[in-house]
Amino acid sequence: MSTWALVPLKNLAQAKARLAPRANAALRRALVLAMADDVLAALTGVDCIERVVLVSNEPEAGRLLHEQRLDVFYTSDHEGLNSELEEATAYAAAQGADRVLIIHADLPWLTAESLDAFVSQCPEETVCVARDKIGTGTNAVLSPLPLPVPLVFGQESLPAFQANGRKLGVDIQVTDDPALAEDIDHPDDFTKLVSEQEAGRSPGPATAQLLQDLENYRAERAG
Ligand SMILES: Nc1nc2c(ncn2[C@@H]2O[C@H](COP(=O)(O)OP(=O)(O)OP(=O)(O)O)[C@@H](O)[C@H]2O)c(=O)[nH]1
Ligand SMILES: O=C(O)[C@H](O)COP(=O)(O)O
Repeated sequence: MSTWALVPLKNLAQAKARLAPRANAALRRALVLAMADDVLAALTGVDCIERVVLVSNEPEAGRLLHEQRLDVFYTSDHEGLNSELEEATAYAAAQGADRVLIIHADLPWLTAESLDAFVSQCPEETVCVARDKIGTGTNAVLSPLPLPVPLVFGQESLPAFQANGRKLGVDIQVTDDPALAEDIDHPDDFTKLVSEQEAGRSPGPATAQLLQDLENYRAERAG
């Protein structure tokens, strides 16, 4: 079975707007890139994933993120997350993929091991989703192609996926794993990320390095 990973990445000028009270535009941009780097590195460490594709209308996506097995599927502005991902999924199917793993780029604690576990516990013909930390969001969808249920990322996406599954007679298996659940959306999430690192629970290397640089910079200014 040929499984492709699709990672949506919002335009950098707009990404992580909800973090604005806690992080300025430069920090938000650096954080988005660092977390994406870590997610891509984890994905490229999973043997059963044949290709990793960033799905983005960010013109600089390809230049900013250089992973060996990384491709970029450029989308146009203002399409929206779900339709960009549906397009990328159709492209993957046309290129021979049998299954896609759609996974968000804001999961700094993601590891190749957690991804391996998520993929291996999912029967090939089943749709498996990873629940977010709040409980009603969806951070990853692993699905055979063509997609048996439409993509409904956004507010309250997990119940929406489940309702569509029931309507269409498609079984949807839900996974709870902190590495897949802990996304960074709100100012408190960022505060927690910083304190977890201080407590020795480091996120992926690119995010950890960014937090270290930030701490050094702040210490220099204070001192
Ligand atoms: N390609 C694409 N990716 C998106 C879009 N919106 C969100 N994403 C990505 O989808 C994932 C989850 O996004 P969110 O948690 O909503 O992140 P965000 O939109 O940057 O956050 P806010 O601006 O604070 O709402 C992340 O990987 C984002 O980069 C979009 O319109 N297009
Ligand atoms: O489907 C989802 O849960 C959203 O695409 C992402 O939700 P978030 O904004 O909570 O990350």
